[in-house]
Amino acid sequence: MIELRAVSKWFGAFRALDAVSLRVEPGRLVALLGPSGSGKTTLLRILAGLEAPDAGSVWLDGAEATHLPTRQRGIGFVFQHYALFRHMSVADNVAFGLTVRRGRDRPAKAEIARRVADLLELVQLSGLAGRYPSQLSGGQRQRVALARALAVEPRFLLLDEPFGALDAQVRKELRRWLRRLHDELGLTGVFVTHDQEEALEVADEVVVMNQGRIEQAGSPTAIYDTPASPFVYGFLGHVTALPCRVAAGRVVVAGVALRVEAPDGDATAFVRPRDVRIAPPGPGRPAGAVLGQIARVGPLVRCELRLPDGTLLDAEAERDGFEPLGLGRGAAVALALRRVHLFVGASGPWPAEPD
Ligand SMILES: Nc1ncnc2c1ncn2[C@@H]1O[C@H](COP(=O)(O)OP(=O)(O)OP(=O)(O)O)[C@@H](O)[C@H]1O
Repeated sequence: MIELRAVSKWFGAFRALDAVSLRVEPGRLVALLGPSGSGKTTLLRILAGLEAPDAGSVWLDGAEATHLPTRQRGIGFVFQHYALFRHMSVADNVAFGLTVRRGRDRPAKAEIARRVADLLELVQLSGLAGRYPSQLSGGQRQRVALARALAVEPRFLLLDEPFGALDAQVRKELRRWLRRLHDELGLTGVFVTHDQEEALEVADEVVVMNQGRIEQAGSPTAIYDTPASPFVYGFLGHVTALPCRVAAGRVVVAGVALRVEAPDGDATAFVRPRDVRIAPPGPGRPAGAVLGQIARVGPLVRCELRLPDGTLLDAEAERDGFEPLGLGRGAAVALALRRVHLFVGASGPWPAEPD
């Protein structure tokens, strides 16, 4: 188990971490998600023992590890720019952590060779043991880096934007592969990302960070379905924030009347494109917006809707459902909202439903 208790870290007058507490249960894979500068890397470096906290403590499997040197923590890590040794073959890179061991800790040559072969098979690079890093693709290099981190049989795996520098397709493949690998090995892991899709897809638990604090921690579905703050909503992306006003349990969002059990006051409604339904106006379905740009992306249609006050609202629909409506740019449309969350000041999220 990995645990941080009220960890703070200052760089001069700047507080990079503010009393962060976090618990990663054995065998779980946790994603630290947040914008640049939110403290993710600092947190990971403190876990790895590369940085010491100014306050608070680090616990590994129930024992305090705050001041334990990195090599005694049972940790393997892969950093985005943690380059491989260029003058060493793939096999030698993977073997590195074992060959530098001293005395009785160092396995016999044959044992090292066997372990390297096993690891290369695990990361699906068996045929490339004799190559040099310059002869590998970016994705292959990251897998070698991972094999190297695993060579010392760590209990914990820390990954800092492991796939950050790779193109979208390779990233997708590698993150699925990482998930499978993690399950096979039963490690406890933490990885840093600023890619919300990566976090939601790969992790058992997502920890959203903002300005050195944890904004929300929970399962990917909990984070996605009930973002705890406007920040989390905004950070997960693809959302329109609309100012509105709650009065006596009622609120009008994008011209649509909703019921909500929130206190009265000025509020912000968060509406995801998938939760906006559009249809041609008709009886009981007054026109509420005008269609702006329409983009067809594979099976989906993304549209921009202009509300009467000039505000833009994004909507997304299946093309199969949208095309038969015969709606084009400039058409007046009726709106319905499926799911909306409100924040009244800092209070929320308040689910709002059609009245
Ligand atoms: N050694 C340092 N000296 C001074 N400031 C630092 C140092 N390391 C980090 N910081 C600052 O602490 C803050 C948090 O940095 P950190 O690298 O943890 O953020 P991050 O969330 O990992 O960001 P990114 O996604 O850009 O890597 C940043 O504002 C950074 O500039």
